[in-house]
Amino acid sequence: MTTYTIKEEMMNLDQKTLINSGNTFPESDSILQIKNLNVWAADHHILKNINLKIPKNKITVLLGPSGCGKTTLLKSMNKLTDINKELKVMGHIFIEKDDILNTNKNVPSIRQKMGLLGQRPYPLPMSIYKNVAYGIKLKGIRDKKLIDYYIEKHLKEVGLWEEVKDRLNCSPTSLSIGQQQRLCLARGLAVKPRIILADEPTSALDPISSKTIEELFRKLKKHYTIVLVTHVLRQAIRLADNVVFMSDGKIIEHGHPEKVFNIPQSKQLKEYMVDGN
Ligand SMILES: Nc1ncnc2c1ncn2[C@@H]1O[C@H](COP(=O)(O)OP(=O)(O)OP(=O)(O)O)[C@@H](O)[C@H]1O
Repeated sequence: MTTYTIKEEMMNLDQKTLINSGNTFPESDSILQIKNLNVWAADHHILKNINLKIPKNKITVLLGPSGCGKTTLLKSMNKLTDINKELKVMGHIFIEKDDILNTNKNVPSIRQKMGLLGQRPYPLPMSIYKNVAYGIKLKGIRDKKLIDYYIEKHLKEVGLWEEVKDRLNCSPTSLSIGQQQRLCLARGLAVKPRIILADEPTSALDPISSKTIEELFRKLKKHYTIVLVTHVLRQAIRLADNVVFMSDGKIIEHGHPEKVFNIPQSKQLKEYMVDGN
């Protein structure tokens, strides 16, 4: 695999700048809107008045030093913060006009709009076939032919079909970690989410599997909106259409990568970029 220096990545970004210059994200193109979001754990103020719009069919990268609140922000987007009873969450998160923090709609139907991909793959303890079928059945599909059709479709969507079509009844433990990660993504896509929330999805993968996931994200954004947490600056430069740089629970800078990375305004981002991460 070719490895690039940060300087080379930035030169690629300059090329992107030439192509993208003048682009903005119109208000109507945001799929998720966060207003005045605050999260506390006892007296620790984890997220401090977050206001953010996530543009549709783009890759938004949440970037920042360890402990700045990236994962908490991602978890807030699909109400996973509910699981941590010690967290107090206040504010508004609108998805398709529903304020998910202040709605009577049931949480599973909200979560189905957002597929979650974690740092490590967690396939269910059942066959490769049944892992994807599980997601399809959550949508109420029971017809065997239709299930087979969707299994092939979603495994092709994540580039796994050719690798597993002859061993669909095997356990996912027979797959590499990178393949398991793509299987989990296929299971998530089977639920037909609008948004993919990915929390450092390549951190446990080797460079080639990481590159496969990155290429997949570039293709998937045609049909899905992706929010990606990373603290790998190079990955952010390679993938982001929209960057959100956080520090100490706050959004410090956000916008087009060419603006954010080429002309960093804040001391925090300048230092972060020098550190090279
Ligand atoms: N359930 C919780 N209870 C108490 N503190 C929490 C809880 N969840 C997160 N925190 C704290 O909130 C801060 C932000 O954590 P978070 O995991 O969101 O950061 P992060 O930017 O994703 O970090 P990393 O890059 O290291 O994963 C940290 O100080 C963390 O210890």
